[in-house]
Amino acid sequence: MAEKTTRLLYVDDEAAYRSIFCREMREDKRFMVETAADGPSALRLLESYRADIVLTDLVMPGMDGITVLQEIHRRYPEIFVLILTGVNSAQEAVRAMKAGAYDYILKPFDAAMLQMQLEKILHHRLLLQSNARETQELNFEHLVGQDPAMFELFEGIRRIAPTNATVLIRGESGTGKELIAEAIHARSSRRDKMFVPVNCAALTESLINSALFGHEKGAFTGAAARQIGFFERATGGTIFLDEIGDIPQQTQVSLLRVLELGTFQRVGGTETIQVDTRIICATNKDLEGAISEKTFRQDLFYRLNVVSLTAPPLRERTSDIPLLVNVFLNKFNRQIGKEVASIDPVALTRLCAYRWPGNVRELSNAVERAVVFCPGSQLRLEHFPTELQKPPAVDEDFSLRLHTSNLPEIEAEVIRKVLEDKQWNLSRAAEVLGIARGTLYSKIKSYGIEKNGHSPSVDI
Ligand SMILES: Nc1ncnc2c1ncn2[C@@H]1O[C@H](COP(=O)(O)OP(=O)(O)OP(=O)(O)O)[C@@H](O)[C@H]1O
Repeated sequence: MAEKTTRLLYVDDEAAYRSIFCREMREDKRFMVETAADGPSALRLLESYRADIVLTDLVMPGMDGITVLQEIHRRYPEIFVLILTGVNSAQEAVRAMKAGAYDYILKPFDAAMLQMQLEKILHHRLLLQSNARETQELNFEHLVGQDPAMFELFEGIRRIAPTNATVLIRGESGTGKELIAEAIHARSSRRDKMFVPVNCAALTESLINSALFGHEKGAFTGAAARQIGFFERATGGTIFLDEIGDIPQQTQVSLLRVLELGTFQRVGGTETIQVDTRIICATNKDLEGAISEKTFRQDLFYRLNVVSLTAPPLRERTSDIPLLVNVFLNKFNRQIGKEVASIDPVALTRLCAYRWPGNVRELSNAVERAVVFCPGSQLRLEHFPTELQKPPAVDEDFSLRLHTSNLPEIEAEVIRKVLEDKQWNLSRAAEVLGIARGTLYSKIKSYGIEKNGHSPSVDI
């Protein structure tokens, strides 16, 4: 994936880890590897060896990993810093994330885990290169996100915004489709004109045509005066038709005409009005299914779907959850007049493992509720809605959580799952996990993992 060699710098006071790292990574020709035994020598080395990615241990004598991270970011903001940490320092790891670490890896690490993290960064860097200045920020207009899926989305918005193309935004409810539409408008030459959002599902069949296209005086009972519709209001600007899958057949025909001819008539009118309004629409429905059921016109679909963007569900970009929690925490502190400073790592872990059917909207509501209920300075699990307080089911979308398993609780879950898969055979489980059998045994003990309610003995 990388176009050139990526320079890594590994900082760890333990020589054994430095040599494992070199052994694992030097085989991979995409990387050049240097190591340092402490923070000050890492910083000195960076003066001549400009690393792309620094992986630093968290707990080190003298300068700790967070100070190394902060110092690197101060001097070289473009360097990605990954933190390596033992299982017992989850709280510190969360602090590192807040200080700007890209992510963190639990020690002992294995080659696959390192590879996965580094590939994520390589992908991220490629996208950054396309517009370094803008994408280094963690938000794009009002959209917050740092996951590669979000960077791809930002890139898509950046590309299509200056065109006049009709855009169809797809994605589950609460994934930010309206924010995407706003971002397209804000990045277009229409930005100084109106952005008019319309929730089509909220308009009754009898009202929708007049709401969109306006009506003439006397067009129907109660139409006492001529009224212009949303399309005319958005002249020169953008209309955002949300829940487009819900518009009635009659409106579909009128909309098709706007798209094909650029004209419409007000309800009860005869005058043909020319429109200069960009159309962006969104749906969380299966439009292809609606087409085969003949409730949505295929010709309209083709016209709307000139360019399509997809908003990824939150469960597929869990690395954005800590970032969004922070953004919402600040927002609701301000709105409610509170001073909640942080979130307990156990609660954050649970938030990262939850499936978020209502996506970012649900997360925002959950944080708002937690800020309201929080009496102190730290959000805890009990301040969140009850569905978040239940431990996540082990098998449900296990692979997804495995992908985002950085915190101890998820590590324990991974271990439990592998043990079950291997019928609690410690040697085989340790092999799969890529750790020594003794390490696995001590992790089982420290996490209190039990087989049928009993701690496993060494010879299971
Ligand atoms: N990436 C994001 N960053 C920050 N806030 C977000 C993001 N995505 C969504 N939100 C917030 O979540 C809420 C829901 O977003 P929005 O209304 O854009 O979603 P939607 O996909 O249009 O939902 P629906 O399909 O239900 O209309 C809003 O409060 C929005 O500000």
